[in-house]
Amino acid sequence: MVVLSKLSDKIDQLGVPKPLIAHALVGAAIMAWSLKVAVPILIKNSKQKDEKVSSNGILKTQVSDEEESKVAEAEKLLVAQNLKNKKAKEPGLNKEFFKQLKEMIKIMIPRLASYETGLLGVHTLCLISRTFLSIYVAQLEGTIVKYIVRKDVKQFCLVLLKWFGIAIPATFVNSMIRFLESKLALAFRTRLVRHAYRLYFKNQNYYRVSNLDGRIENADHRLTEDINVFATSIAHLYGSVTKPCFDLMLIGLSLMRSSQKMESNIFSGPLLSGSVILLSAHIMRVLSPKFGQLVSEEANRYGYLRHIHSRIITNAEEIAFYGGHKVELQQLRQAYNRLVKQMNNIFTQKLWFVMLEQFFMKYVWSGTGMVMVSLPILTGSAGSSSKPGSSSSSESMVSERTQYLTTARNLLISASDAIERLMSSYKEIVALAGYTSRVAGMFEVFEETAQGIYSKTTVAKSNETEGVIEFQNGLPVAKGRIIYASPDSTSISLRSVPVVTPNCDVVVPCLNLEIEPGMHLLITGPNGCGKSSLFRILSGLWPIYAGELHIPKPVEDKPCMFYIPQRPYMSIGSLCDQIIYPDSREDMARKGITQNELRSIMKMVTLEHIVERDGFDVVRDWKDILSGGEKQRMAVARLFYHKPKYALLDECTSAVSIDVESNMYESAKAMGITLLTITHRPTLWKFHTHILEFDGLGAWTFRKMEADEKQKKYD
Ligand SMILES: Nc1ncnc2c1ncn2[C@@H]1O[C@H](COP(=O)(O)OP(=O)(O)OP(=O)(O)O)[C@@H](O)[C@H]1O
Repeated sequence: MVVLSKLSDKIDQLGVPKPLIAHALVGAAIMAWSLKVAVPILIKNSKQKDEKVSSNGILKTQVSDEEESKVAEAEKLLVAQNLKNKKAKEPGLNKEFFKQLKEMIKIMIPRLASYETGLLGVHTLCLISRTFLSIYVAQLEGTIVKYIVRKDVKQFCLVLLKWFGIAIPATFVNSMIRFLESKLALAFRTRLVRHAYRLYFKNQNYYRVSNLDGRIENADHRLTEDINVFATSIAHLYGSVTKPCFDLMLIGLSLMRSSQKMESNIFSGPLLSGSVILLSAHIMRVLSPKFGQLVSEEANRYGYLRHIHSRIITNAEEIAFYGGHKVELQQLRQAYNRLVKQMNNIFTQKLWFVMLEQFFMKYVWSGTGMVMVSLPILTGSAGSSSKPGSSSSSESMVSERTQYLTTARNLLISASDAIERLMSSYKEIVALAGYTSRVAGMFEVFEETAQGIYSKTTVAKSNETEGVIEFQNGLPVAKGRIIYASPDSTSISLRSVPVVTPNCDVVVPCLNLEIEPGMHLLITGPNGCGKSSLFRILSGLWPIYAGELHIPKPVEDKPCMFYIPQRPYMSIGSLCDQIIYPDSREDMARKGITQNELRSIMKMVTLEHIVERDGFDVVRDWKDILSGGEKQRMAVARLFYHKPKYALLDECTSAVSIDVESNMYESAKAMGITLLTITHRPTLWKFHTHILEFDGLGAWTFRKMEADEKQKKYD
């Protein structure tokens, strides 16, 4: 301010008239706006010209466009918004938003008598008290000015003391409002997170969402960032909508009372300001950019960037071995550049919208406020009937008017502040629509995938799927059934079950199998013929589109099937936690398994040296500490711990030396575990009694293995 006033003095000294400067400023603003409109058009035109003139230029533009579209395509694949049969819903202030918000509120406030309602109640109380305090402070300031005009020192000091006194509760209430807002946001977030986690782990949804459905690109981002932003924004919005509403209501009443005191028409002011505000709000609403869509798109791009980062972290070793940093860096850069582009787009749109907003709020409304405040004095009859010449009464009238003006001015400042906050809340609501759509959309997808309803972009009806999969409304229907037989029945049977991938590619049109305990089955065939897919179907991960799958009902503490992949998963925890996974220590204690038994299991898989080295209870990053072969042996140790009826072994010993592998197979058979093995190693043939051979074209044979055949393969 000091600098500005000095500058103003300097201008006065130079003799430049101030109106001229004001005109120059307005001219500069208009020029800036014209540039904003004209420059993009000029750039576009010049780009088109460049493309025509320079062949080099054409190449560059095409290449960057291609790269851009490649990233956009990857993003789209990830986001998979443009589903074939489901029109993507654009987030915005529409019926869908209110429906979704209602659902979310039901999750955040499940009961009328809940912790969240209590918080909301106290928060509302604080907001109302803050409004009353603001009005009281405005009135006190009016009274202070009145006593200054009257030169009444005693009263002035008394009111000033009151003014200081009110500062203590006022500042406490302010701080309390912020505190309660944060508590509310956290409470909402906790409810949403609990609900989301419950859904995410329902019916193997964490697998289904990313493998069988294409609507949610990166669930981790939605489960963490989006829920957090949504909860924070809705808690903030509650305060930033209700407080200005209370402010406006109570300030309006207070202003009407003051006008009444001045004996003027109490309706003209509110009517005038109401119409100006409504009209300007309508203009701003019409001209407002679609912030909901913009924010949602920004979140998508941000999510994609995070997805690439997490891919690099997960596959760091492979990328380092390949020396693939150039490709990864380029992908990261492209993803970041697309995010920046979207953010810049939002900033630019905001620049012009904020300018328009400020014009209405700072100038049009202030002008209306001035008219509104002056109306009761200019048109009111208070004081006009006082006798001429009576100096004491005219002095008192002047001080009354000054008090009215000061109070009204303060109240108007608060009111305009309230309207400004309401207006900016509109933008927040539109942005909230974007977050609501992402969080509610995630819940919707979770609910559907848990029921086996999937949507993938690549799903299509074709000649190949004809007669194998049934389609309804363009979506495949999983008509097959999983039948859990009584625990006494120990066989697994597949009756006319097709092996179909989540993309609806039919790998094997019809498979019939009857596996009894002790029937050790070897599964072979070329790459991609559906061997692992069969395991996915047996484990219930992939939907069954036809036929029936009969499996024994799982009995508590003894799983029917136990799957071991080529790259076993190492959980967070100690060595003991790795062996007993997915059991917990409590489960282990309940089953009565001791550390000595774990030690002998480790001996069976020749990993006793790890027990000697690290003990059972030290928490380590086992994924990095153990070698490939050690991890596979650890997975077999898990199998020995759980002792299931059937073991689904998917090349799970490919990195284990042949002698250790043979010992492990012998031990498994001795434990009474029936083996279903996918392998390319001939050394394993001798441990099996039956063979299932896929030809890679959809056909298969299932037969008993001849004794000489086992030997022949071994040779
Ligand atoms: N999640 C998935 N989504 C779509 N298609 C898949 C998915 N997983 C596998 N497929 C496809 O299903 C087919 C069978 O795959 P599967 O993993 O069963 O092969 P496999 O016989 O085990 O091969 P390999 O010997 O190489 O392990 C392949 O064409 C593969 O591309």
